[in-house]
Amino acid sequence: MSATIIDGKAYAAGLRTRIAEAVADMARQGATPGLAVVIVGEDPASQIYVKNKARQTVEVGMRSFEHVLPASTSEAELLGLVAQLNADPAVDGILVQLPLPKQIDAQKVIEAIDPAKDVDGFHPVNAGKLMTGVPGFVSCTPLGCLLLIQSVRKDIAGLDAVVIGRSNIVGKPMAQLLIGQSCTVTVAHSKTRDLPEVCRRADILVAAVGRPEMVRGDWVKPGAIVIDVGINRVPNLAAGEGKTRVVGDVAYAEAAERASAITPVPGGVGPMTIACLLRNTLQAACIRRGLPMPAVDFAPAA
Ligand SMILES: Nc1nc2c(c(=O)[nH]1)N[C@@H](CN(C=O)c1ccc(C(=O)N[C@@H](CCC(=O)O)C(=O)O)cc1)CN2
Ligand SMILES: [Mg+2]
Repeated sequence: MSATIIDGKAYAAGLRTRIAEAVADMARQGATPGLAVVIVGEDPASQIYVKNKARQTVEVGMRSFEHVLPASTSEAELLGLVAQLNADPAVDGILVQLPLPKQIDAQKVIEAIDPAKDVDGFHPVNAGKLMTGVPGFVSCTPLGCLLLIQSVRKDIAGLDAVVIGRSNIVGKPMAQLLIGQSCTVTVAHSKTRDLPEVCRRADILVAAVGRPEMVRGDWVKPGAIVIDVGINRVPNLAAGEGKTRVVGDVAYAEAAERASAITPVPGGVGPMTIACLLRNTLQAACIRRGLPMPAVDFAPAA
């Protein structure tokens, strides 16, 4: 079987184009959405993600408010900034980049964000809304995964889905989204017995474990849709000493021989995370202004 490669980079670019059109419409009515992004410390990967978020925010026509705080920032200082952003009418969405330095309790910070501005969808109010089927903000990476799945198969009702990983920001919301689409969902994790056999039952397999190429080709049911959330930096021996490359949680070449569709790494789920952040910011801006949310989540599959 030759798998369809699900091009997340192209899908994300299309989503951003539709968001930019919607933002231009809003701007004509004098209502430009604003996103505040907060980074604490100097984690190199986080710095790149935040820079990309700020750049793409401006590219779609939104206002970007970037707050760069030193690694020594106290929890109280960060909570003070969040309170200020909660009260700022120009700010529709607030994102605090994770991970945070050790002295700061990330959960406390997440819970301090106004749920109406929680465009990451991490606040327990939004997690609870997702769980109970009430509209709210959905965590960006799982939302991106669902849009990519629907780009190859729109109606997934009744399919068996296996999500490997049970984190609050990917595994759990991914499972909830798939339940919302009437899939039969299994959440697997480090204590799951006979994981390869569990995976072989999956019509949709989502890998979010953070272990390079853990999911082997023979774990994949023939014809399955495989979504790889992993971003793992491993040595690139062919390129020379000290060089690295990025691989997912799935052994891509092996899995692609059995899957009907598969996301690559890089260029699959990753680009969707930031595009969905902009989508959620548009949603926040529309709700706060009493406007309808434009239909930007185009899913081309039949
Ligand atoms: N507050 C948040 N913190 C973090 C989130 C988040 O959604 N909200 N997610 C991740 C990091 N992240 C965005 O913040 C993110 C990760 C990866 C990508 C991406 O485009 N990846 C590329 C490959 C990148 C590489 O080569 O290293 C890809 O997959 O193509 C975008 C955003 C943790 N923190
Ligand atoms: Mg990717």
